Amino acid sequence: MSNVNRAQIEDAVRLILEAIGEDPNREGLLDTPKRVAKMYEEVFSGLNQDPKEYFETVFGEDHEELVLVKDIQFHSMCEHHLVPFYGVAHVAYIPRNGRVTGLSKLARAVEAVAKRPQLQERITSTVADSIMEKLEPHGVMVIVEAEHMCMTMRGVKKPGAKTVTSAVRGNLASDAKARAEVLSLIKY
Ligand SMILES: Nc1nc2c(ncn2[C@@H]2O[C@H](COP(=O)(O)OP(=O)(O)OP(=O)(O)O)[C@@H](O)[C@H]2O)c(=O)[nH]1
Ligand SMILES: [Zn+2]
Repeated sequence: MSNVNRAQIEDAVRLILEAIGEDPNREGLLDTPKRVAKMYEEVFSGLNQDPKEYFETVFGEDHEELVLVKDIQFHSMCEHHLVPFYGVAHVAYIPRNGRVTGLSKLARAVEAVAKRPQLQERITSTVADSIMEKLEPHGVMVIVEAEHMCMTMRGVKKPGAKTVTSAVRGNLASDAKARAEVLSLIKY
């Protein structure tokens, strides 16, 4: 179930097309407001999702060592310009008390958080904090590496510039050796 008001987006897109001096009634643009509304519903669908809900189910597996899912591709929309930023997230945690989650749930949490108007820093810390809260692990580390279209196609125009953010919690924050293991497995 989506809370997106497609008709309102369609009206807004028609207004933007007019405002840039286009004719929203020319053939090629006739269905554009509808397409944009459908696209926004999809790319902002994470607004209805709580990343923590993916960590409700845990397996009682006695593994208190590192779990890392790396190279999770994501796309998001920068909240300042509403243009995409995209890249990969690496999510690592060290389970405690048998609270091991399904691997896909780590990627689902990244998806849910990315599909909103976002900042890269907030994606990074929200994923880390959701895992900390629900799985109560020894530690968590999330690294996000992304290219921002607002720095590529406009403004400062620096294609290829990558932004890297990290959020580190628990023993991965306090134990440099454990943190180095994660970084070496991600190959930083
Ligand atoms: N911290 C952070 N900044 C971001 C992110 N995405 C975009 N930005 C930045 O948000 C800033 C917005 O700056 P403003 O000065 O308000 O807007 P602007 O005039 O369009 O800025 P320029 O991009 O420098 O032309 C820019 O520096 C963007 O690079 C993000 O995920 N995190
Ligand atoms: Zn931006």
